[in-house]
Amino acid sequence: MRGLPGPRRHHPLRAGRRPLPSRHPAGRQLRPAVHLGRPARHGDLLLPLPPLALPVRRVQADVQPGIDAVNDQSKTAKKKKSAAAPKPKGAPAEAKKKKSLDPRQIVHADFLAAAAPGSSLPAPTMAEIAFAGRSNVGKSSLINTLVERKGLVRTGATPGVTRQINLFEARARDGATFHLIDLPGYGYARRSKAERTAWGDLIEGYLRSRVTLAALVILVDARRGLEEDDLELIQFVEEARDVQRRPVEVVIVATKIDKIGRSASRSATAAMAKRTGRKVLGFSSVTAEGRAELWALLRKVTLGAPEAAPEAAPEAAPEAKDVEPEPS
Ligand SMILES: Nc1nc2c(ncn2[C@@H]2O[C@H](COP(=O)(O)OP(=O)(O)OP(=O)(O)O)[C@@H](O)[C@H]2O)c(=O)[nH]1
Ligand SMILES: [Mg+2]
Repeated sequence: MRGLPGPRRHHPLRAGRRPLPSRHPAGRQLRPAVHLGRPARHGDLLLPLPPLALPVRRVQADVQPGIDAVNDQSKTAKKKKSAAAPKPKGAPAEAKKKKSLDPRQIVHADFLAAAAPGSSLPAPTMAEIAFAGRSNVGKSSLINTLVERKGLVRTGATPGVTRQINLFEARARDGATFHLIDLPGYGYARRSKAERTAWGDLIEGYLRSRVTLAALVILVDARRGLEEDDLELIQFVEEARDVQRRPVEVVIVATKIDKIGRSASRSATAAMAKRTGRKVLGFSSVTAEGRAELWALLRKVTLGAPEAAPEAAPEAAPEAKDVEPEPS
């Protein structure tokens, strides 16, 4: 390989030594007269040194990376190294381990059955928790968050996604098993009157007579607050339930609290609690805030046993896949 052209500058560490002769880019040695130790004679190459600054910089830039390039390279190498290096084991691993040992962790969740108007659900076999509320309030998303499965229940940005009564099963690590019932939403004006009547009858029939219904969670958008439909539903469950049936625990949940500030969410839940005389829980399917508290309450009302104090295991937040419109 041809030697690199360029000036060999007189280095302070080589003081006293004769500087090495420079090479012309073309390969011919330059022997400036000052290094010959005698007066210049005919034939000596006395050409002035070519302006090396520009070519040298160019050549050096081609072959030797400049300091910035070196720094960039070492940064990239460090990045690659840190990406390849195993993540430090510490708090997250501990939290994961703790969570995997949590007896309340959902180890199994599946779709079981559906009932549209004119059909019915399978015969009841165990305690059921139903979720009701206006269309688009976040019922299906809440079920996904509760069971920590992103796509178990279909959700959508437009109202009217759930069009039948869907029955899901969820089993916790400690063996406690629940049936979760996703109900179609109400208050969706774009349905025909006949459709609304049919769905109303279906939901009312379910709420009135399902023997195993233990709890009804009524979801209310924290930004909208309680509306006439919600209050009617609460009244319906309190009054219309057959006296021979198991009493239903009504739980009110204010949804989408991630969309409003903490203090706005607190005053929204307080206003709902005052109006209904019931405890109201805040919930977000985006951040999973309120999940542990809601599960604890639902387990308590369905299993009848007091819930152990929840461990501080971090919640996995499922992504809200759909872009949701502002409430109309
Ligand atoms: N920011 C935010 N968006 C949410 C939350 N919960 C649900 N959404 C969004 O709200 C929209 C409606 O959610 P769904 O769970 O399908 O609502 P639904 O009550 O089941 O609706 P219907 O089946 O039509 O009655 C979707 O775009 C969700 O991503 C939440 O807690 N926070
Ligand atoms: Mg739904």
